[in-house]
Amino acid sequence: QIGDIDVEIYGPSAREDVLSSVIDEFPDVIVVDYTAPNSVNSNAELYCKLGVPFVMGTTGGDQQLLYKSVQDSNNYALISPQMGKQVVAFLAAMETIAEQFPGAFSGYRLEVLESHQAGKLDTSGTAKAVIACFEKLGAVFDMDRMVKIRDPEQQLYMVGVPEEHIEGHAFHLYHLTSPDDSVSFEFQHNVCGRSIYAEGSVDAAVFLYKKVYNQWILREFTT
Ligand SMILES: NC(=O)C1=CN([C@@H]2O[C@H](COP(=O)(O)OP(=O)(O)OC[C@H]3O[C@@H](n4cnc5c(N)ncnc54)[C@H](O)[C@@H]3O)[C@@H](O)[C@H]2O)C=CC1
Ligand SMILES: O=C(O)C1=N[C@H](C(=O)O)C[C@H](O)C1
Repeated sequence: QIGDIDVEIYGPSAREDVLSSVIDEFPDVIVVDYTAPNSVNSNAELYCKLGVPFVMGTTGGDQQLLYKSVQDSNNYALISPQMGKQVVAFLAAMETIAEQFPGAFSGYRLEVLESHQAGKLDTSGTAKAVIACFEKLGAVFDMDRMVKIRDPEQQLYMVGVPEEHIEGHAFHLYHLTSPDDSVSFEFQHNVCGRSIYAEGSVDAAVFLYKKVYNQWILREFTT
Protein backbone atom coordinates (compact mmCIF):
# COMPACT_ATOMS: atom_id res chain seq x y z
CA GLN A 1 0.00 0.00 0.00
CA ILE A 2 1.28 3.46 -0.96
CA GLY A 3 -0.84 6.14 0.68
CA ASP A 4 -4.36 4.86 0.12
CA ILE A 5 -3.50 3.00 -3.08
CA ASP A 6 -3.19 -0.78 -3.05
CA VAL A 7 -0.16 -2.00 -4.98
CA GLU A 8 0.09 -5.57 -6.25
CA ILE A 9 3.32 -7.12 -7.51
CA TYR A 10 3.35 -9.86 -10.18
CA GLY A 11 6.21 -11.97 -11.55
CA PRO A 12 7.56 -11.68 -15.10
CA SER A 13 5.44 -14.54 -16.49
CA ALA A 14 2.22 -12.62 -15.72
CA ARG A 15 3.36 -9.28 -17.10
CA GLU A 16 1.57 -9.40 -20.48
CA ASP A 17 -1.77 -10.54 -19.01
CA VAL A 18 -1.57 -8.04 -16.16
CA LEU A 19 -0.63 -5.12 -18.40
CA SER A 20 -3.39 -6.05 -20.87
CA SER A 21 -5.98 -6.04 -18.10
CA VAL A 22 -4.70 -2.67 -16.85
CA ILE A 23 -5.05 -1.28 -20.39
CA ASP A 24 -8.59 -2.70 -20.63
CA GLU A 25 -9.54 -0.96 -17.40
CA PHE A 26 -7.62 2.28 -18.09
CA PRO A 27 -7.34 2.66 -21.90
CA ASP A 28 -5.45 5.97 -21.63
CA VAL A 29 -2.80 4.66 -19.23
CA ILE A 30 0.85 5.76 -19.63
CA VAL A 31 3.53 3.32 -18.42
CA VAL A 32 6.58 4.66 -16.56
CA ASP A 33 9.51 2.25 -16.61
CA TYR A 34 12.36 2.35 -14.07
CA THR A 35 13.53 -1.25 -14.01
CA ALA A 36 16.92 -2.68 -15.00
CA PRO A 37 19.21 -2.32 -18.02
CA ASN A 38 18.60 -5.91 -19.14
CA SER A 39 14.82 -5.34 -19.14
CA VAL A 40 14.79 -2.21 -21.33
CA ASN A 41 14.32 -3.90 -24.69
CA SER A 42 11.95 -6.70 -23.70
CA ASN A 43 9.77 -4.32 -21.70
CA ALA A 44 9.71 -1.81 -24.57
CA GLU A 45 8.75 -4.56 -27.00
CA LEU A 46 5.84 -5.52 -24.78
CA TYR A 47 4.61 -1.90 -24.51
CA CYS A 48 4.88 -1.57 -28.30
CA LYS A 49 3.07 -4.85 -28.87
CA LEU A 50 0.20 -3.73 -26.65
CA GLY A 51 0.31 -0.17 -28.06
CA VAL A 52 0.65 1.45 -24.66
CA PRO A 53 2.61 4.75 -24.60
CA PHE A 54 5.55 4.73 -22.19
CA VAL A 55 8.12 6.87 -20.44
CA MET A 56 11.43 4.98 -20.40
CA GLY A 57 13.67 6.23 -17.58
CA THR A 58 15.64 3.00 -17.38
CA THR A 59 19.14 3.32 -18.80
CA GLY A 60 21.22 0.79 -20.74
CA GLY A 61 20.04 -1.98 -23.03
CA ASP A 62 20.30 -1.60 -26.77
CA GLN A 63 19.24 2.01 -27.36
CA GLN A 64 19.17 1.70 -31.18
CA LEU A 65 16.88 -1.29 -30.89
CA LEU A 66 14.71 0.60 -28.40
CA TYR A 67 14.15 3.45 -30.87
CA LYS A 68 13.55 0.96 -33.68
CA SER A 69 10.90 -0.93 -31.66
CA VAL A 70 9.00 2.31 -31.09
CA GLN A 71 9.30 3.48 -34.69
CA ASP A 72 8.35 0.12 -36.23
CA SER A 73 5.28 -0.19 -34.01
CA ASN A 74 4.15 3.46 -34.39
CA ASN A 75 3.86 3.55 -30.62
CA TYR A 76 4.57 6.68 -28.57
CA ALA A 77 7.40 6.92 -26.06
CA LEU A 78 9.43 9.48 -24.19
CA ILE A 79 12.91 8.07 -23.65
CA SER A 80 15.68 9.76 -21.67
CA PRO A 81 18.58 8.61 -19.49
CA GLN A 82 17.85 11.71 -17.42
CA MET A 83 14.43 12.83 -16.19
CA GLY A 84 15.64 15.56 -13.83
CA LYS A 85 14.48 18.61 -15.78
CA GLN A 86 17.30 20.88 -14.69
CA VAL A 87 19.89 18.28 -15.70
CA VAL A 88 18.00 17.79 -18.98
CA ALA A 89 18.32 21.55 -19.55
CA PHE A 90 22.09 21.29 -18.96
CA LEU A 91 22.27 18.39 -21.41
CA ALA A 92 20.23 20.33 -23.98
CA ALA A 93 22.60 23.30 -23.56
CA MET A 94 25.56 20.97 -24.13
CA GLU A 95 23.91 19.63 -27.31
CA THR A 96 23.32 23.17 -28.57
CA ILE A 97 26.92 24.22 -27.86
CA ALA A 98 28.24 21.08 -29.56
CA GLU A 99 26.13 21.82 -32.62
CA GLN A 100 27.08 25.49 -32.78
CA PHE A 101 30.79 25.22 -31.96
CA PRO A 102 31.99 21.81 -33.20
CA GLY A 103 35.70 21.36 -32.53
CA ALA A 104 35.91 24.31 -30.08
CA PHE A 105 37.67 22.04 -27.55
CA SER A 106 39.87 20.25 -30.07
CA GLY A 107 42.63 18.34 -28.36
CA TYR A 108 41.34 19.01 -24.83
CA ARG A 109 41.59 15.99 -22.54
CA LEU A 110 38.37 15.00 -20.81
CA GLU A 111 38.21 13.23 -17.46
CA VAL A 112 34.89 12.02 -16.08
CA LEU A 113 33.89 10.76 -12.65
CA GLU A 114 30.41 9.50 -11.80
CA SER A 115 29.22 8.21 -8.44
CA HIS A 116 25.94 6.36 -7.85
CA GLN A 117 24.48 4.07 -5.17
CA ALA A 118 26.19 0.67 -5.02
CA GLY A 119 23.19 -1.10 -6.61
CA LYS A 120 23.49 0.76 -9.91
CA LEU A 121 24.29 -1.86 -12.53
CA ASP A 122 25.38 0.23 -15.51
CA THR A 123 27.53 3.26 -16.28
CA SER A 124 25.70 6.58 -16.04
CA GLY A 125 23.59 7.05 -19.18
CA THR A 126 23.62 10.79 -18.54
CA ALA A 127 27.43 10.88 -18.45
CA LYS A 128 27.51 9.01 -21.77
CA ALA A 129 25.18 11.60 -23.35
CA VAL A 130 27.24 14.54 -22.00
CA ILE A 131 30.49 12.90 -23.15
CA ALA A 132 29.06 12.55 -26.69
CA CYS A 133 28.64 16.36 -26.70
CA PHE A 134 32.19 16.97 -25.47
CA GLU A 135 33.43 14.63 -28.20
CA LYS A 136 31.57 16.69 -30.83
CA LEU A 137 33.32 19.71 -29.36
CA GLY A 138 36.61 17.97 -30.11
CA ALA A 139 37.59 16.70 -26.65
CA VAL A 140 39.35 13.38 -26.45
CA PHE A 141 37.92 10.68 -24.17
CA ASP A 142 38.52 7.00 -23.63
CA MET A 143 35.33 5.38 -22.22
CA ASP A 144 37.45 2.80 -20.39
CA ARG A 145 38.94 5.60 -18.29
CA MET A 146 35.62 6.74 -16.88
CA VAL A 147 35.89 6.70 -13.07
CA LYS A 148 32.81 4.90 -11.72
CA ILE A 149 32.44 5.01 -7.96
CA ARG A 150 30.09 2.51 -6.34
CA ASP A 151 31.93 2.01 -3.04
CA PRO A 152 30.13 3.82 -0.17
CA GLU A 153 33.40 4.56 1.68
CA GLN A 154 34.86 6.33 -1.35
CA GLN A 155 31.57 8.14 -1.93
CA LEU A 156 31.64 9.49 1.61
CA TYR A 157 35.30 10.44 1.94
CA MET A 158 36.46 11.07 -1.64
CA VAL A 159 33.40 12.28 -3.55
CA GLY A 160 31.70 14.06 -0.63
CA VAL A 161 28.27 12.47 -0.89
CA PRO A 162 26.22 13.19 2.26
CA GLU A 163 25.86 10.01 4.32
CA GLU A 164 22.06 10.05 4.18
CA HIS A 165 22.23 9.91 0.35
CA ILE A 166 24.74 7.10 -0.11
CA GLU A 167 21.86 4.82 -1.14
CA GLY A 168 20.42 7.27 -3.67
CA HIS A 169 22.60 9.84 -5.39
CA ALA A 170 24.01 10.74 -8.80
CA PHE A 171 27.18 12.84 -8.77
CA HIS A 172 28.89 13.72 -12.07
CA LEU A 173 32.13 15.62 -12.65
CA TYR A 174 33.59 16.50 -16.07
CA HIS A 175 37.06 18.03 -16.21
CA LEU A 176 38.62 19.39 -19.42
CA THR A 177 42.28 20.34 -19.80
CA SER A 178 43.89 22.06 -22.79
CA PRO A 179 46.71 20.28 -24.66
CA ASP A 180 49.36 22.55 -23.05
CA ASP A 181 47.73 22.31 -19.58
CA SER A 182 47.25 26.08 -19.42
CA VAL A 183 43.42 26.06 -19.42
CA SER A 184 40.92 23.93 -17.57
CA PHE A 185 37.14 23.72 -17.30
CA GLU A 186 35.01 21.85 -14.82
CA PHE A 187 31.29 20.99 -14.88
CA GLN A 188 29.33 19.20 -12.19
CA HIS A 189 25.76 18.04 -11.62
CA ASN A 190 25.20 16.44 -8.25
CA VAL A 191 21.83 15.03 -7.27
CA CYS A 192 20.93 13.74 -3.80
CA GLY A 193 17.84 11.56 -3.50
CA ARG A 194 15.22 10.80 -6.10
CA SER A 195 12.67 13.62 -6.07
CA ILE A 196 14.10 15.37 -9.15
CA TYR A 197 13.38 12.20 -11.22
CA ALA A 198 9.92 11.69 -9.72
CA GLU A 199 8.95 15.27 -10.60
CA GLY A 200 10.41 14.97 -14.09
CA SER A 201 8.73 11.62 -14.69
CA VAL A 202 5.30 12.96 -13.75
CA ASP A 203 5.81 15.90 -16.12
CA ALA A 204 7.06 13.52 -18.82
CA ALA A 205 3.97 11.31 -18.44
CA VAL A 206 1.62 14.32 -18.60
CA PHE A 207 3.50 15.70 -21.65
CA LEU A 208 3.30 12.32 -23.41
CA TYR A 209 -0.37 11.91 -22.48
CA LYS A 210 -1.25 15.27 -24.06
CA LYS A 211 0.78 14.53 -27.20
CA VAL A 212 -0.68 11.06 -27.68
CA TYR A 213 -4.29 11.84 -26.98
CA ASN A 214 -4.30 15.07 -29.00
CA GLN A 215 -2.91 13.00 -31.86
CA TRP A 216 -5.60 10.37 -31.41
CA ILE A 217 -8.33 13.01 -31.32
CA LEU A 218 -6.87 14.54 -34.50
CA ARG A 219 -6.93 11.14 -36.19
CA GLU A 220 -10.55 10.56 -35.12
CA PHE A 221 -11.59 13.82 -36.75
CA THR A 222 -9.54 13.50 -39.92
CA THR A 223 -10.27 9.86 -40.83
N1 LIG B 1 16.22 8.57 -16.43
C1 LIG B 1 16.49 8.95 -15.18
O1 LIG B 1 16.41 10.14 -14.84
C2 LIG B 1 16.85 7.94 -14.15
C3 LIG B 1 17.12 6.67 -14.55
N2 LIG B 1 17.34 5.70 -13.63
C4 LIG B 1 17.53 4.38 -14.18
O2 LIG B 1 16.42 3.58 -13.81
C5 LIG B 1 16.85 2.22 -13.66
C6 LIG B 1 16.40 1.73 -12.29
O3 LIG B 1 17.12 2.43 -11.31
P1 LIG B 1 16.74 2.29 -9.77
O4 LIG B 1 15.32 2.66 -9.55
O5 LIG B 1 17.79 2.99 -9.02
O6 LIG B 1 16.92 0.71 -9.58
P2 LIG B 1 16.38 -0.20 -8.40
O7 LIG B 1 17.16 -1.46 -8.52
O8 LIG B 1 16.34 0.54 -7.11
O9 LIG B 1 14.83 -0.46 -8.80
C7 LIG B 1 14.47 -1.16 -9.95
C8 LIG B 1 13.27 -2.05 -9.59
O10 LIG B 1 12.78 -2.62 -10.82
C9 LIG B 1 12.49 -3.99 -10.60
N3 LIG B 1 12.62 -4.66 -11.89
C10 LIG B 1 13.74 -5.08 -12.51
N4 LIG B 1 13.43 -5.61 -13.72
C11 LIG B 1 12.09 -5.52 -13.86
C12 LIG B 1 11.17 -5.87 -14.88
N5 LIG B 1 11.56 -6.46 -16.00
N6 LIG B 1 9.85 -5.60 -14.69
C13 LIG B 1 9.44 -4.99 -13.56
N7 LIG B 1 10.25 -4.64 -12.55
C14 LIG B 1 11.56 -4.90 -12.70
C15 LIG B 1 13.51 -4.45 -9.56
O11 LIG B 1 13.05 -5.57 -8.88
C16 LIG B 1 13.59 -3.21 -8.66
O12 LIG B 1 12.60 -3.25 -7.68
C17 LIG B 1 18.36 2.22 -13.90
O13 LIG B 1 18.61 1.90 -15.24
C18 LIG B 1 18.75 3.67 -13.64
O14 LIG B 1 19.91 4.06 -14.34
C19 LIG B 1 17.33 5.95 -12.31
C20 LIG B 1 17.08 7.22 -11.85
C21 LIG B 1 16.87 8.31 -12.75
O1 LIG C 1 20.72 4.97 -11.57
C1 LIG C 1 20.56 6.16 -11.20
O2 LIG C 1 20.42 6.49 -10.01
C2 LIG C 1 20.57 7.21 -12.22
N1 LIG C 1 20.62 6.84 -13.48
C3 LIG C 1 20.57 7.72 -14.60
C4 LIG C 1 21.82 7.57 -15.43
O3 LIG C 1 22.34 6.45 -15.56
O4 LIG C 1 22.28 8.57 -16.01
C5 LIG C 1 20.28 9.15 -14.21
C6 LIG C 1 20.92 9.56 -12.91
O5 LIG C 1 22.31 9.57 -13.09
C7 LIG C 1 20.49 8.61 -11.81
